[in-house]
Amino acid sequence: MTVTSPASTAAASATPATRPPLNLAVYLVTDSGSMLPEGKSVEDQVKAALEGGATLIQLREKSLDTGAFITRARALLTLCRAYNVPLLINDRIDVALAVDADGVHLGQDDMDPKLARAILGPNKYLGVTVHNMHDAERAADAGADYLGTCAIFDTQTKKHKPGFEPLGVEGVKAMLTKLAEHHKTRALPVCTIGGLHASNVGAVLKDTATKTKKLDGVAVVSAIMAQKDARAATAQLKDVVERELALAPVYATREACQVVSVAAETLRKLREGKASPLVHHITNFVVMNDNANAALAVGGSPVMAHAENEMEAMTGIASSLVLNVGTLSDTWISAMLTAGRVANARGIPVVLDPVGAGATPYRLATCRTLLSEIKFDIIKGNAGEIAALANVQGVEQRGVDSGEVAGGEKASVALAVALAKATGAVVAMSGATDYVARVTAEGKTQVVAVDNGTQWLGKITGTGCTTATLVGCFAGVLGKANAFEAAVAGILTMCVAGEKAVALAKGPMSFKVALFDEFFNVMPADLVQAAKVRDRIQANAD
Ligand SMILES: Nc1ncnc2c1ncn2[C@@H]1O[C@H](COP(=O)(O)OP(=O)(O)OP(=O)(O)O)[C@@H](O)[C@H]1O
Ligand SMILES: Cc1ncsc1CCO
Repeated sequence: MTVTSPASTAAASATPATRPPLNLAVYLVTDSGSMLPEGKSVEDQVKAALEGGATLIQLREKSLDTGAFITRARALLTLCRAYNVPLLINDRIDVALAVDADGVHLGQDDMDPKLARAILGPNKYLGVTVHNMHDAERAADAGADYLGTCAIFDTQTKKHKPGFEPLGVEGVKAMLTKLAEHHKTRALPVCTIGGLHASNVGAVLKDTATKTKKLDGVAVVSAIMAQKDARAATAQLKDVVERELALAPVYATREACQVVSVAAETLRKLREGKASPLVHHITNFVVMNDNANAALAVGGSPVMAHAENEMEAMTGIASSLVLNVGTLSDTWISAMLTAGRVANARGIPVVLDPVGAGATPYRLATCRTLLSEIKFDIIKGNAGEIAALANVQGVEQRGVDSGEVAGGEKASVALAVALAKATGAVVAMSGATDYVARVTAEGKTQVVAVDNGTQWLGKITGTGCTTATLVGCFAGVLGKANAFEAAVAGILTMCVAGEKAVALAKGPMSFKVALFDEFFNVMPADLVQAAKVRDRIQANAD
């Protein structure tokens, strides 16, 4: 834990050349009521909080006369300047402007944030308390710098309107999920408030975190203002908050992550027409047209051919082969076996999508036959499908859809690795996090996790099958030797296109249209910028 020391006490309240950084980690909202310990003033408590490491101060006065409010704001600003911590004023823009504070925080009953921004200008911080997505979008449109959720827990400190229910951990988590899904609010920092103290903030930060968005800090009142030793209370709070925020997933740096660079470079070749792999599919009736359009959109050349009589000729000229067991028939199985043998004989990479492998004995037996007769380079499936092929019990398979792997990341990684070991193929296992696993020629296990994607991808059928198509396109350019990179590239393209498409989605069908447009529009730089790829995943899982 670092305790910041005064940067400079000379000319302490002068406006700094650059405004102090906005950091919501330990955000003190003041209270001048009866909670203050005997003999302590608001100024004493704020000074102690700054010494203890508070990262942001909001002066909140509900009954002070304007003159006294301004006097107090001036005093706090002098303190805050000495620690390079911003001072915000609750509600009263006039007071903020009178003392040249760093900004304001508005509740939903305060001034319209757009008007506030117009008065404040672009260089002051604007924070807004939001109860729902409507408030959040309005705040984002107004140019808010951060959002505070309404109260997470009940508190004595603030009287709420009758009927107000605190959000609870699940409510905050749901709000973070929605904020992450909307392009306007995705990047805005968020804190929560209400009944928070050192013994519950760790759990709150952990339990509200979603895959795509987490809280950036906590706002407290009595946890600091009511404490006899406010400095120690703040330091303790900061310790917990920093520890929890540091536990956020660590993504490989863009430069260091070789697989992401390969994905971007290969996409560039496809985009520039320097590669246009012919991807031969034997795939299901549900996705056939979609898969062809997806391959075309990224720059591949799709062909759907199912007759055994033309396998020799068709697979023979393909750059890659995708076999998908989604809507099987005996004649298609024969064609798959022939196509697979041709591909193996000619060194053409082969991708298996074992759709619904665990759903019926017929599918499972077919997948087993294919695996014994054909050497697959990549197997792409959801967890239920991978578990069925790896002979692992306990992952539900409902038709073509999958349940989750019990046991979290460690169990997911173990599952993907088990199938990679058993088959020698690269295993790409889809889900909220996608895992790609392989065993290298030297016998080492390599796993990466891709944390991109959106739940919308689960709301239209066949995105898993379409991921196999994209993987097939990349494998057609990169060849068998780079099957691992091809699998990551296909997944990343699907997930990043999905993230971009969310902004235009009004429902599943508009999402689908936007997704296919994004297959066409997503650029190498988008993959590099958006990639949330963890490449030390094996170590983390052990
Ligand atoms: N909850 C989620 N959050 C983020 N991304 C997701 C989520 N669920 C699925 N995805 C993404 O959707 C894509 C398809 O994965 P999914 O597991 O839904 O495939 P599937 O079950 O084989 O689909 P289908 O059978 O419809 O073809 C993957 O790229 C995955 O990352
Ligand atoms: C819904 C469905 N049924 C067989 S294949 C398929 C497409 C998604 O896997």
